[in-house]
Amino acid sequence: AMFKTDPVRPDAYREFERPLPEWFRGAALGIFVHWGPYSVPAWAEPTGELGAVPREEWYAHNPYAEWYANTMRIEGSPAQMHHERVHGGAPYDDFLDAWKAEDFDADEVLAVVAATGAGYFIPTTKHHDGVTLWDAPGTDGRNTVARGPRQDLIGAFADATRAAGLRFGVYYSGGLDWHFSGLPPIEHDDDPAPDDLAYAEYAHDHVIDLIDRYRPDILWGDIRWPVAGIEPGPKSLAHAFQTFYERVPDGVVNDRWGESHWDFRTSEYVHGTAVEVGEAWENTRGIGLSFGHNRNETNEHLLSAHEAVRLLVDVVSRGGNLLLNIGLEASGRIPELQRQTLEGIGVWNRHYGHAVVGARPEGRMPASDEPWIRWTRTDDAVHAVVDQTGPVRLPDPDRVLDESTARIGERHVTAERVDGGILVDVEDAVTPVAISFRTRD
Ligand SMILES: CC(=O)NC[C@H]1N[C@@H](C)[C@@H](O)[C@@H](O)[C@@H]1O
Repeated sequence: AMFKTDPVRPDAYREFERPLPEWFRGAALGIFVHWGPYSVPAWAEPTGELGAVPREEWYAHNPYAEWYANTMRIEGSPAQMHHERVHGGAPYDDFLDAWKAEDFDADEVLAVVAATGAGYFIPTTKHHDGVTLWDAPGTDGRNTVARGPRQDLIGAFADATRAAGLRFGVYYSGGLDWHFSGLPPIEHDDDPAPDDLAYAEYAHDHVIDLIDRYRPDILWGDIRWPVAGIEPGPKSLAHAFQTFYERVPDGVVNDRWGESHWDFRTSEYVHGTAVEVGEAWENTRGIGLSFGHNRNETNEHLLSAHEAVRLLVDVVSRGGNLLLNIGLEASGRIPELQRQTLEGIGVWNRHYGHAVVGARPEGRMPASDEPWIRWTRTDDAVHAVVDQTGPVRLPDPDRVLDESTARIGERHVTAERVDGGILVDVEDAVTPVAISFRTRD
């Protein structure tokens, strides 16, 4: 199947196994950016969330606006009709030349990203359309240095990320490259993807170039790695991983590199049960239904700040990180609706980030949903995050050693054990509220 299976780890890749670095495990939140020629049309049907749309509808009505080059080629699709009507059926690469990034300022983007409290930032370097956001080897000018923005966007992002004090990762679409492969549009999950050696070596050289030039802390592969590249050889995936870990000893790679190796698992929109176990996993999604900017998305399609915070707390309470995506506009601006959600997350993290950054599961079953409660543990406290104010009764009092230490932020609050629970009077303008109980001084 084209999409990632549950990759097994061949012996040849066991040498790369290592403990997960604390900088990644404790980060809680990462910010993704999808940005490319597809950001010019910025058009998709807001069909629904991945996992909620029947597979047989998904490809012709793809809500992922970054899939425009595929969706527009599907006979009779609304995207194809839109492309004919609005863009006169022009070649997709016209969007690369129309993409000016005229308002792009990497430091401005990273200021918004850093203000969310995120620990890492990952831009797309090559998505499925094969256009690279740096002057990648073998692209013959089909990149953002030679055309369109006429800028090394990855270099700009890398510098701004480091200046903002965050870790830097690179997204690379290993499993799909519609330009290189020249295959017909994908309409089913198991349609073919490029697996030949020529493509595997081409992609290997891209990953090596990214490592050599930008020293990323995260290699975030997508779909999978071309099968011919899994085998031993001078330009094998194993050689790329070897190079990566030599240059970046505390670097991490995700689990979308085929049957090879991973440091952390990933789920996408859907909370995959096989993936979201232990503490080496990440859930990713757009703020809306799409990763690339989709001009058709309105408030109803986007996570509010409150919903995004509940997702963050839920994911951290179960051991994972949340990788939340921004779909930049072709100009380089953050869409206003997405910016509002990001700013709201930052407000919450400034109040209660101590309950999620560096936190791990509290060690018991996930808490209740009615009322909504999530527990986390940091090295000096357990935290009950509740989404209500006024008198709150926390069930499972045995999670708390000493209720007299209850705090909301810096403020001590009274908490008393009553009929099998702990009653806390919760007052705060910012919800959800983290009630912290010290476990040691
Ligand atoms: C599960 C999987 O392989 N998803 C591929 C999916 N990943 C997203 C982060 C976006 O880059 C999509 O465009 C991409 O198809």
